[in-house]
Amino acid sequence: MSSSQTSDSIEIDQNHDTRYLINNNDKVNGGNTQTDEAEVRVKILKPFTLPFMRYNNLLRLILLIDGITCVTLWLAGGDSTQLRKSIFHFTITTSVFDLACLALARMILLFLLWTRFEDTAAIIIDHPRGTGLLRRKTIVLFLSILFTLGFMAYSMAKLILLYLPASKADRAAMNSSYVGCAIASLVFTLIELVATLPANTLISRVGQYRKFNPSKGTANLRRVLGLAKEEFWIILGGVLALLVSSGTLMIAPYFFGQVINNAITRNEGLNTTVVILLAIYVGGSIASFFRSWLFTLAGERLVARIRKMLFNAIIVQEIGFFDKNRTGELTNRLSSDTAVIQNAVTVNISMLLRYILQIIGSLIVMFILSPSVTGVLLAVVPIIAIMAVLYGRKLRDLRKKFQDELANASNVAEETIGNIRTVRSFNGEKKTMNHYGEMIENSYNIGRKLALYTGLFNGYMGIFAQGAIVLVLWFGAKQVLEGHLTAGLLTSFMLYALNVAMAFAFITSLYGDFMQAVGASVRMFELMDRDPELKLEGGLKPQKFQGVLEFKEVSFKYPARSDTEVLKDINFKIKPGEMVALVGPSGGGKSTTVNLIEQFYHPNTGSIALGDDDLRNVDAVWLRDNIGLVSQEPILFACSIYDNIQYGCDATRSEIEEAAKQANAHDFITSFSEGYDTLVGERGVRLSGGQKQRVAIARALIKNPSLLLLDEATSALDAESEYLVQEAIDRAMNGRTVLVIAHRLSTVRSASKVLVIDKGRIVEEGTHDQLIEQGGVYKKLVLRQLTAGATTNPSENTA
Ligand SMILES: Nc1ncnc2c1ncn2[C@@H]1O[C@H](COP(=O)(O)OP(=O)(O)OP(=O)(O)O)[C@@H](O)[C@H]1O
Repeated sequence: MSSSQTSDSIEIDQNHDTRYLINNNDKVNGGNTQTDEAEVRVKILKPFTLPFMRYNNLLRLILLIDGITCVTLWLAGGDSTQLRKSIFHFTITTSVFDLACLALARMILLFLLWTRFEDTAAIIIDHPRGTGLLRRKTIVLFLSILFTLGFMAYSMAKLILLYLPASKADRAAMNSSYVGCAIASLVFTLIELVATLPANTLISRVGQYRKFNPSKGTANLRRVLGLAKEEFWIILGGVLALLVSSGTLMIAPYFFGQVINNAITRNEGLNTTVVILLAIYVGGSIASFFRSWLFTLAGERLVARIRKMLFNAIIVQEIGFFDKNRTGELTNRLSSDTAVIQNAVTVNISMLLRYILQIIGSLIVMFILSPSVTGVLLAVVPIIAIMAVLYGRKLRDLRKKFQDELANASNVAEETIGNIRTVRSFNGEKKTMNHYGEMIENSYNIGRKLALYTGLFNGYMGIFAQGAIVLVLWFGAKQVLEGHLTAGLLTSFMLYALNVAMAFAFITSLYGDFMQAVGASVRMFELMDRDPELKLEGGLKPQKFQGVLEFKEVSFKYPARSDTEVLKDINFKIKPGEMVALVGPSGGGKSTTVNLIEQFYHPNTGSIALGDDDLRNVDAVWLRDNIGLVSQEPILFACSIYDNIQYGCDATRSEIEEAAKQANAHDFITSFSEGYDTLVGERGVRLSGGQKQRVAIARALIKNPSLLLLDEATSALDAESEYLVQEAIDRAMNGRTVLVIAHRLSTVRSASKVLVIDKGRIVEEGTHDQLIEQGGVYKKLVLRQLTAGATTNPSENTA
């Protein structure tokens, strides 16, 4: 695991499920018991941030200085010829090339071991009883000490070898920087050994200085890349094409230099060299076509797949989840976050590989052409690299904030445009313009900072990269003057140097993109990994929907408002074929009762039974197949009337028409020129209220439900529509078990039982006549309706 990943996320035991729940935040904010239980079920990867100033980073700094010092001392040991000799005619007593290589190996190896050590120490804090963690920590520490001791022993032996066998004359001839390299190697390994010994105490203190950062989850680059497994072969094809195109980039400058050399020396081979150069460029372009095509293709496939996966993961979440998360935010995850990831996993990877190959290949060729000039160029790399890493982190944080602000703004836009009629009727345009403007202003402010940092970084990179090029040019020109290099070779060298510089610049910008992708994937994986608290499928599927539906001591709080009990100790029964009416003041809990029967939520205490079965144990899909729901303000989908009715279940045209006839909808549908194929517009805006309701009734009836849940319309319809809707409802209720949230006196009168719900409790229960006789809340409701002279809506009158 890389250091950046370490600070992003601390991974738990690899053998276990390491999923991070989106409702982890609930716990931090004092969540409810359901959430806590869910958290116990799933091992949570806690997101923490470690401070920059910590022991492990001090160790890393020592390693960096060690590597740079040893390599520089080796490079400083002579001119190009000597350096080449020290590599290609290596003898252990006269060359320190081995020490330079070992310093680099040490840098990488100890870096990885210490990082692993810190990770394990952090995991132990969260999982003190985690199996094998202590052993892992001890092994890693032991290996660190062992390797450091090995490096130290080698450095000491090397120092002795450099000194002992050499004669006085040899010793005098040997460059003092070689001895310096051996001494530096010994001193640094000693420092590293001393620093490793207290590591157990000092690194293990991560728990004291880490900070909880709820916005960080389990995503890391490895997991993001893992998404592209299915595109492996396409990506492999792309990589092969990439190797070819990068190879041509690598050899082209050499032939470029040869052309110049041939021109200067008036060599006959000029034409042949030019043809070779042309062939290289053409070959490179063809390979580039395949590279670009295959990587883009892989990206498109991947994004299509993850969008489907993500949508599937979102759509099966329980209703409580949608109460807590805004639509705009979720759709943003589907569109923009997945696009960011698509780029990172394919195009960015291709570019990263390309530039890495470009850098490595160019450096190797440069090294062969002139090791000393290459050394001069490399001296600048650490300065650029450190700055690039710092910049990358800043950029990642800023981009994440930027995305969040943008998501907020899209939320406002979506809400406003979706409800434009309400906005218009309240003259809310100015208000929403200002509101949206403010949101965009917030994102702009972060964008401004982004622009400044990008500018500063580019300036900084420009100064150092171009400075390095000038330095190399100066050094190379001197070599040409001294006769160590030809002008053609220097030209090739400079082209390679430009290749390296360009590739470096691109890689640093890619780093920011990767970090942005990791940020986006955190949110995406949170959704993908989330286990719905209420399973969509699974459970009992009784042969028939039969038996008494009974609420037993049911109490309920909405997950989004867990401090308010909406239903309290509700008890009632609905027998098969019975029609029960729910009445009561607005906000009393009538719709909530219906929501619980639909299994949108589970009761917090008590239970709902169907016959002998607890609804919790019944397959929710089977249950909803047997229930028809007509809500107060029915929502239709933006498709044809035919498709809207068929949404209830697959049915033939004649069945659909039959359902429409029963719902009193057939006549108005056939009066449209396009009949059943008439498009209803978003949420059914192109139909009147009464028409929408009748289509919704047909949609419910097509299922031939055993239980009908009806929420009577409170919105006033004209007398004709009212009559048609009511007649449809009365027909739909015939011969079925019905629970109706009643707003009309005639419905209540015909009910076998009336339940009066007020402030979450059933305050009265009985037939209309019995309740009138009791003279309680129900009588007041009815009287108010009568005195108001209304015929439709007792709940509105009592609100
Ligand atoms: N999704 C939700 N999240 C949080 N609280 C909710 C949610 N839905 C409803 N409530 C709250 O639950 C209480 C009961 O609401 P419910 O919709 O059941 O009332 P109702 O009796 O059907 O009212 P009305 O006749 O006005 O439709 C109200 O206080 C309401 O604010």
